[in-house]
Amino acid sequence: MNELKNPFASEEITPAFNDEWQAKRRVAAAVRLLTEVLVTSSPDTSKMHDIAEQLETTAADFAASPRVYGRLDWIRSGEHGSYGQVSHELNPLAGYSNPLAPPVTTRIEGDVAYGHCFCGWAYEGPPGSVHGGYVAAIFDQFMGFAQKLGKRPGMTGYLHVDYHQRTPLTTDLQLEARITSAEGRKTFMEGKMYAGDALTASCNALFVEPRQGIYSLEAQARPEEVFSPPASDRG
Ligand SMILES: CCCCCCCCCCCCCC(=O)SCCNC(=O)CCNC(=O)[C@H](O)C(C)(C)COP(=O)(O)OP(=O)(O)OC[C@H]1O[C@@H](n2cnc3c(N)ncnc32)[C@H](O)[C@@H]1OP(=O)(O)O
Repeated sequence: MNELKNPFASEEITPAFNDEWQAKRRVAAAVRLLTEVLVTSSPDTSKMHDIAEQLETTAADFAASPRVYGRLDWIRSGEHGSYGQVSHELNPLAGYSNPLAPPVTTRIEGDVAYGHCFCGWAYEGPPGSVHGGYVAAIFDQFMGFAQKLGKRPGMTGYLHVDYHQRTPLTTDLQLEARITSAEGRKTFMEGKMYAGDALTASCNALFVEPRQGIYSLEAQARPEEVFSPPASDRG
């Protein structure tokens, strides 16, 4: 898959496509830091109201700039990079410019995909542990990218997660995935998550290539273009 066409989100950290994304990565890092501080600090109440006011002003200022909704709109102008490059920035698990993303990074070596991820206190489920829903989300992202190991990338059909022991917060989590078999449009994979030597979770996943191939999702994501009647037929 050529890099510009690659629809998946992330190799190891690569430079931002341009200065705009570089600046957005910096904003995202500041918002991640803010989130971590928010869930781990206890300033007095009036200070928190002051902080909220400052942040509301900042958000309103940001929102006054041109808005772009969705990756397909980001790529339409041709100025913000390809689908893969925009995903690399905005993916909710792996995007460096999306503060929701821990982020999960991935690399391919031979027939194995490796990745890692670090979850701070905002991801706490059971005490001191990563919330199980985030463990599953991290796997979905990582396994989705690891499909690069195969020939027919698709959508997650199922993702079965086994939680062997708690997944610790503030720890470098190592990920590993392999294809176990492939049949027509179906790719079966297994994945593992480690904290040091401890296997905290593992998963089995099925990815199914859409009948018209993965790029057919682009047309499905633009219902207004597929279903809108021509202007002359309206009203
Ligand atoms: C600009 C370019 C855009 C590029 C976009 C890049 C996006 C990157 C995406 C990255 C993703 C990142 C990760 C994400 O976040 S992906 C997001 C989460 N996943 C989804 O939203 C997927 C929603 N589901 C679907 O779209 C469809 O159901 C799919 C496509 C999965 C299958 O619908 P399709 O109509 O094709 O299915 P079929 O009925 O012809 O079945 C075909 C075969 O598959 C077998 N089967 C199916 N389901 C299951 C199941 N649950 N258990 C066991 N088996 C199952 C079925 O038995 C049959 O087998 P066989 O009888 O042939 O042996």
